[in-house]
Amino acid sequence: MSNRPRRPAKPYRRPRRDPVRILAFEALRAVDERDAYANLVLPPLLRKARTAGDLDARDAALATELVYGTLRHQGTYDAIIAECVDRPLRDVDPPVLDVLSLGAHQLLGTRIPTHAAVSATVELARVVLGDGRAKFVNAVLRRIAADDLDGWLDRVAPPYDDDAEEHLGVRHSHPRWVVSALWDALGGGRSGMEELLAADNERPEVTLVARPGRTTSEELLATVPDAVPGRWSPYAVRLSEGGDPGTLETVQDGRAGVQDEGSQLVALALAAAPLDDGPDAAWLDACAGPGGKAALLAALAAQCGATLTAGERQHHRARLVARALRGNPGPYQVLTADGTRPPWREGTFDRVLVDVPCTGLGALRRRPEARWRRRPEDLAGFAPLQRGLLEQALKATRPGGVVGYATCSPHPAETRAVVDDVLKHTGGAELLDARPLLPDMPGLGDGPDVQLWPHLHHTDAMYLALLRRTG
Ligand SMILES: C[S@@+](CC[C@H](N)C(=O)[O-])C[C@H]1O[C@@H](n2cnc3c(N)ncnc32)[C@H](O)[C@@H]1O
Repeated sequence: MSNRPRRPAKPYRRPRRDPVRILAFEALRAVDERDAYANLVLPPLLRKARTAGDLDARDAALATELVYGTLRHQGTYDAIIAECVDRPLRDVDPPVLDVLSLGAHQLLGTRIPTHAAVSATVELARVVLGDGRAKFVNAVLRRIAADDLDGWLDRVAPPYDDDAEEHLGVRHSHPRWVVSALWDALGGGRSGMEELLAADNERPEVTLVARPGRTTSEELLATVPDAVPGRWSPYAVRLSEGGDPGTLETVQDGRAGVQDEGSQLVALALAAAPLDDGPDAAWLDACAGPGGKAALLAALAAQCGATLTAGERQHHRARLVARALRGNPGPYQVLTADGTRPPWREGTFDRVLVDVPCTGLGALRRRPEARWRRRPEDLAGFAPLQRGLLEQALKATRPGGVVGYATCSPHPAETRAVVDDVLKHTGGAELLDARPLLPDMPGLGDGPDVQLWPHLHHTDAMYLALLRRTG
């Protein structure tokens, strides 16, 4: 037996509970375990923590940044973490992986000093995973901390010339199939594609719409703190400092709403599209939930004496539409209705919007987790519904009336392919050039349809085709 004196055991220290990191971890778990959306999970968690006095405004901003940043850059961080653990990532427990990703984001994607990022993450691990697994977290984080982001990217992304899509996917944290689809839709070379992928990883501004006849952008600019004019829509106002639009009186009472400028432009273009003769009195939004575009369309319809009918298949979403339309200055009705088997008669409407369910690949800035959740197979799932809804929208339109087919996805399978197919198989319609109905914007392409892009227009990647019914 050695008679070396034994070192006294370190006294046990309770882990430090940091409410910001714990909340960020809980949000990531909810996104992973319950397929929750970060933009729906986070606000109530933050509200509860603030009401309990656990977080101030700065803490809430940090928690938000940690959750969104970690989710956006998940693909890049996974590739780096995979280099630092001794087993395949699928064998790492998901809660451990979430803690590691949160740590990787603090180390590689924020200005938090290295020692603070490591110690805050290890303390989090002690609280939520226990002391044993915290040691593993500590060891992995120290390996990650040995290099900066650029150094890691040079190691984990293949050279661009060897595999351009994989290179961009790892570097900009997009699944390869999404890179490939976005590239097909955008065309062009490397620089435009890099700009688009980088724009998908930026925090989007909050944009308001001043609903016509109820308020004006001038009024919003005068009353909303830190508001600046929109870029394209005369009804848009941007909140330059982010801010919480839910606290604004104009938003609470429905005179204004939160709406990306791309969505505003879709509604404005449809409302301004030239009709062939005939009345302009009956407008339809066939896929209206939750009601953002319907509220703008209804306000525009009221200005020209038209009525908006808003249809939505899911009853609870139809109720959201009714709430969005409450207080509209003109007549409207909201129906729970399946747009593929509609209750309205053929040829009833002069203008029809069909903003179809889609993969949402155009709103990756707002839905950071969507890119990891979506699968290429989802496209085939949406395809018949998208075609069915457009066919029925055309039938619902009178000859000379106009349909706007919109998606919040630039994927060619959800945009041009649907429109081309329906035109080929149903006939009785022609494409209108949508470009003159949008503001003077760069990069609108060759028409006649229009694809907006985050990196060019600072909007979601909304697609719009306008079809006039000819017979
Ligand atoms: C992209 S969202 C519409 C967004 C909406 N235009 C807005 O700006 O707030 C598509 C909507 O279509 C609804 N939907 C799905 N299938 C439908 C169907 N067969 N008939 C009508 N609505 C449907 C979905 O429930 C969803 O609310």
